Amino acid sequence: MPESRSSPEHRARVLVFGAGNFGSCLADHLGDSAHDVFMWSRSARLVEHFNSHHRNPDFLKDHVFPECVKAVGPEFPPAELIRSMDVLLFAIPTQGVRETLTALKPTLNLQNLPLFIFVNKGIEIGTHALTLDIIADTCGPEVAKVATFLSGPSFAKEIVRRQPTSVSVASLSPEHAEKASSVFHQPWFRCYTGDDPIGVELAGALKNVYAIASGIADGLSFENNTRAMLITRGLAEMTRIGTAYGASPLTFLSLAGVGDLFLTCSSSTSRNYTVGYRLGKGEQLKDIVDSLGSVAEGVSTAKGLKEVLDDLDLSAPIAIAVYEVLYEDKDVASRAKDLMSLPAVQELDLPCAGKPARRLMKKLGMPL
Ligand SMILES: NC(=O)C1=CN([C@@H]2O[C@H](COP(=O)(O)OP(=O)(O)OC[C@H]3O[C@@H](n4cnc5c(N)ncnc54)[C@H](O)[C@@H]3O)[C@@H](O)[C@H]2O)C=CC1
Ligand SMILES: O=C(CO)COP(=O)(O)O
Repeated sequence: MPESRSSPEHRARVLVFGAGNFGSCLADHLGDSAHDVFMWSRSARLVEHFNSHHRNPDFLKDHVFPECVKAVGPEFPPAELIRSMDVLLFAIPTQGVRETLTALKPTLNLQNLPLFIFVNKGIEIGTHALTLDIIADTCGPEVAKVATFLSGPSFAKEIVRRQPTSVSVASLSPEHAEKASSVFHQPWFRCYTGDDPIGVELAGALKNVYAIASGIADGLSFENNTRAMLITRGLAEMTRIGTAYGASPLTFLSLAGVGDLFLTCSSSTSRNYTVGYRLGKGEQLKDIVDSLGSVAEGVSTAKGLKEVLDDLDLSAPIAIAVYEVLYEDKDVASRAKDLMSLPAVQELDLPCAGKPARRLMKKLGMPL
């Protein structure tokens, strides 16, 4: 079992945006690591209940949170509170990030920025933007260049039980990745730093689509060979797409890559896997999503990803099959059969960094 906590060198003031499963679990982890934690929720009921009972009435319901974690809201946090923070941690689904950062922008002092840490795993529908894109659009390239992405195999309900867990922490600024890592690092929670935020955030977003595929296969009663095939060929697709974005192919071998892909393709704790499993068993997508009670980012990411793939000359047949099952009402069993009937191809190939890489570098004001 993990040792007892180590006190951080610096007691940080942290504001967590989002009080769902992951926001609450990280608020708990940081509170237990002796930081001062504020967690913003849009629900007045949640804020009131949390501050009175130290429990979240909607997520991780059985868990008792440390008293140093306070809920704030439902209004957007006031500028004075935001300006008093060392760390802003964003744990809201990707489709809400633009709205949140747009509201945040007027409160920022660019001369004295806090650490910005993002844990969402998705692609924006419509714009098919990555979070790094959204940050550059809303808060400017100064913030995007120091933003840090924390991602990896980390189910919220296992973190609150202090199961030994490791994640990737990446930023274009190595200094900010180090600082973010030191805020989170504990004997039960190891952080590995890196300088490929595009790869880390894409890996986290894309693996959700393949977790849906793996769930579908299990729902159709396929066995272990099939899951291993989907994980491996899914990883090949993820690496190919990532490389087009200018990510390092090695990042897909990291905790954020194969680590999280393996976790969520092989566990019913994953919401994305569960969506796939229930589709494989014949349920309708709407009924599944309505009854999940929590976000499965792969559902929207499959749509954003289809828009990306339409734009690129890249082959990602598993991702396309998932999209067709989700959005074109294609029959799951026949799409699985079609995938197995594709022509045989060379196993490993990587395209060069392409159009998305050049567009993102330009937006960040970085050399192409
Ligand atoms: N649950 C987990 O184990 C992990 C989740 N993540 C990622 O973290 C992100 C959040 O996931 P969860 O907390 O699990 O989802 P959740 O569905 O449990 O909670 C999402 C929270 O965000 C709030 N929210 C939604 N849209 C919002 C908006 N526009 N503005 C403000 N708040 C908004 C919701 O009210 C809810 O409180 C997702 O991208 C997910 O992929 C990453 C690692 C692990
Ligand atoms: O990303 C996760 C764990 O690392 C959580 O996966 P789900 O969103 O599929 O539940």
